[in-house]
Amino acid sequence: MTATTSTYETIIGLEVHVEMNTHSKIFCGCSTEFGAPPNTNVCPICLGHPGVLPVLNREALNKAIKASLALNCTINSESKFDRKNYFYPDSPKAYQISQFDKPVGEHGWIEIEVGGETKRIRINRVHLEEDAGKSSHAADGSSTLVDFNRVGVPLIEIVSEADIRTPEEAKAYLEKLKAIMQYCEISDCKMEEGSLRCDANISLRPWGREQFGTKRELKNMNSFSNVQKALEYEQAAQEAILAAGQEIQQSTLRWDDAAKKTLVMRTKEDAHDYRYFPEPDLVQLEIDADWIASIRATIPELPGERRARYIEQYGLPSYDADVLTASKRVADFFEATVASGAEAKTVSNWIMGDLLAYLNHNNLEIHQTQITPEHLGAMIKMIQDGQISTKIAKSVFKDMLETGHDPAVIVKEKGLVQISDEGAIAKIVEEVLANNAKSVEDYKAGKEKALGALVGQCMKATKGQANPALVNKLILERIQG
Ligand SMILES: Nc1ncnc2c1ncn2[C@@H]1O[C@H](COP(=O)(O)OP(=O)(O)OP(=O)(O)O)[C@@H](O)[C@H]1O
Ligand SMILES: [Mg+2]
Ligand SMILES: [Mg+2]
Repeated sequence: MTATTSTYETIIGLEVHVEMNTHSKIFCGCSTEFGAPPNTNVCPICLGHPGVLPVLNREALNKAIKASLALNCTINSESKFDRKNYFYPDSPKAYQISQFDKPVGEHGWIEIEVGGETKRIRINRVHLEEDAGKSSHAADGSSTLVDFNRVGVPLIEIVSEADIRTPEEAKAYLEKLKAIMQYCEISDCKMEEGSLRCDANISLRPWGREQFGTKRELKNMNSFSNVQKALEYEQAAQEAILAAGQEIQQSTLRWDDAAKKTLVMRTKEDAHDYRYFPEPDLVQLEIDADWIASIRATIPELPGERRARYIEQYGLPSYDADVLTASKRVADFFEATVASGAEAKTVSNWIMGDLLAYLNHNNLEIHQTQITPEHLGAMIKMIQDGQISTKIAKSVFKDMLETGHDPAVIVKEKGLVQISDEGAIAKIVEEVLANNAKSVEDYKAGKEKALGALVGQCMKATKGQANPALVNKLILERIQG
């Protein structure tokens, strides 16, 4: 748990930058491909040469509208671009084309689930802007290299209201945001590739006070868990400053992942220092109701709706529904498996248990494995029909993930078929009982646990292939009979 401090209430607002998955950049035709050799996806427009003119990529605008709608925002019928002026080597024009007072979307919200409760977090705005380049600093500090491939990749910035109250809620908010973006095919939201970045603003205030305290902004977190950790660290740090009778300075801090702490980068200049002014090279956008309706029609069932449907339609616990719908691919896989005839909760257990554990451990996504919904459905049926034990199924499952083979083929090739022949099992039971007289006595004397030991011995003797229910039955018949 990440309970807030006792003396102060924690206030958090997140700024999230999402790189959209358009093929070309926002104001020129250069490719947005990730991982190309440095400075190859560039042209005079994104490099800001004199005399060139930007032209808006309609697909980027459409995706920004789609994202805004999915976040329950109102779409501004008039929207415009502004120049945000700052000098930094990663910005060849020395300004960023962004949106200041007329963003694409405003006044939205999303719902998060934390500790079994649903909470609404308001979204202040969603605006379109271009990404900056990427600087790489030499470890010894002697030089910095700049790659402009990322300059002009379309971004949306999603700014939350300061409605988040704990680091745990911040993580839940990010997970929900990522799921919504993935469902809408706006972005893959890979934090490690920088396609989702989060700046976390945090302040403390005495319980009961309405006015917010001075905030500090945290940057450089490379995973959702690290956002949570950085906020937990910062929460404690601010409390210590306040407890010592000192004031919080408005500032920007960097999360140092190796040291697991935040370090002050700079005391923050005011937003007005950017001297925003309207971008003279781009026309004002007019987005009418028909346009908005045509984009709204492309929004699929969103994670929150799907979650509710899973509880209703499949009778799943809300926890299962939450976990399954966090990724659209996983949710689609779940539904396809159920559609193949398997029972929903059993499918959910396999996905939440063995499947997600495997994906997390190998840092893979489901489509990067070989398993198909039909094969999982067939494997579950084999367990129900007594052809394989649950224990054997675990190894079959792993095999299916890695080879994509039919479970029946795996079972046959590896000789894993469950032994359900009474005669064969009876023989093994006789042997085990003869060799474990002590356990038999124990059981007769009332030690129920001894039965488990005897069943275990029989399973061991058959390398897990004996039908456990049958083993149980035969042992009891012999001991009691
Ligand atoms: N006192 C506060 N404590 C915690 N969060 C706050 C506080 N005041 C504002 N916030 C949050 O800080 C964020 C401010 O983001 P916004 O993009 O509006 O401004 P900015 O950080 O000044 O601009 P920039 O995009 O240039 O970094 C919002 O998410 C807002 O909810
Ligand atoms: Mg911002
Ligand atoms: Mg900011």
